[in-house]
Amino acid sequence: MKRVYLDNNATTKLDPIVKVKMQPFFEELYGNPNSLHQYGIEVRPYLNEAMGNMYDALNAPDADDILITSCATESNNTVLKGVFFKHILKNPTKNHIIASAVEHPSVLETLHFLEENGAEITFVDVDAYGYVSAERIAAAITDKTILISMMWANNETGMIFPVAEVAQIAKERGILFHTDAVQAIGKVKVDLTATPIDYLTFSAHKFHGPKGIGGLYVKKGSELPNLLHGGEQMGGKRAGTLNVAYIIGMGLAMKQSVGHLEKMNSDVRSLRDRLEDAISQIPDTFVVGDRERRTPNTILISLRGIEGESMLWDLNRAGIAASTGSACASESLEANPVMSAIGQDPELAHTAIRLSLSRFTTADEIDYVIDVFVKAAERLRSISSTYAYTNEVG
Ligand SMILES: Cc1ncc(COP(=O)(O)O)c(CN[C@@H](CS)C(=O)O)c1O
Repeated sequence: MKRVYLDNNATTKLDPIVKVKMQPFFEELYGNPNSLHQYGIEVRPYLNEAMGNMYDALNAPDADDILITSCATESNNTVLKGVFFKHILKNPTKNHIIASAVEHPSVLETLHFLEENGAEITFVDVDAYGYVSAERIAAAITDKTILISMMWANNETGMIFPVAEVAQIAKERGILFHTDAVQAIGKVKVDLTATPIDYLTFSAHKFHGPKGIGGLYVKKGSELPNLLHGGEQMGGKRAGTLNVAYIIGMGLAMKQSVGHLEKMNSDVRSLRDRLEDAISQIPDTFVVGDRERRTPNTILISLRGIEGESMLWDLNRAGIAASTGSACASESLEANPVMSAIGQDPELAHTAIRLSLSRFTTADEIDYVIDVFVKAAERLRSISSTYAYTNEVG
């Protein structure tokens, strides 16, 4: 049985080149970079190289900060709770935060927590394509708005949001702007010199780096209080001994992924389109969002009459890994939240399947998935007690 991994929006495999680069830091180069002796000093040049890789990949000005965190969840919490402590607690007249209604739970749940503690939050709905327009975000601005938080690309649909426009609106209105770029880096061009972003969050395991390491870009002048206090690491802006091997892995992985942007938007996109064209031929299917505004690797498709979990089980038995939506919500048998947010009827919202490719996906794998997916749909509909082909129903 083949094994085909099509859940790259959940996590990706470690780039083999990155694994080789990380190896020595699990062996002889184990010093603490904050130590003053040779064991600590000898790892610093490698850390500087890794940080340089990230500044270059994001075209981030040297004057700005990139803080290392444990994951994007920590980075998102750092931004939202930092704005609350620095601005909202001190000036309740500026206590309003705007976010899209389809942010990742690490944003949504943090905002709900801040709401319980006095912040005013506006969650802006998406349209039927799963897209949130700059106009809708701008319409939510009041004289109390202190922060706009809008992801660069959605993890379930792949829809790419209007970051450049919203960043410009925020700058003109004197409002801080945060974007969760976890699903954007390595898929779309991210340029922190061209776009006036105050805070940008990312996670290495989304672009073929190790799990358990992430980052937070902070524009000079937009500094926030620490989420974690303690030692002098990261200039005292994020305490905790640096995970040297993982930082080096994240730096190289980001350089590699941004270096493969062209391949992601040509070869990988072609494979995604081939898969999408084939499975869209199945009757009564619905793909969320238009391709031109989606990340090149993602498909969110609903098949009327087929529970998402049932389809996943059939795919899994054939060695194919996919998801019904974000991994952090996969245990829940609730309707896919994004499908609900775009106004899909509840019955359809339970049938969503997310397929997300990577630069390591091959044409043979896609041909195999097409064959299995079509046969699974036929099998599951043939045993469905509620489904009849709509074109057969008079
Ligand atoms: C847009 C976005 N923002 C934050 C995160 C969290 O990343 P962590 O490094 O796990 O903390 C994720 C991770 N989304 C995975 C797991 S829930 C998915 O299956 O969609 C994300 O997609």
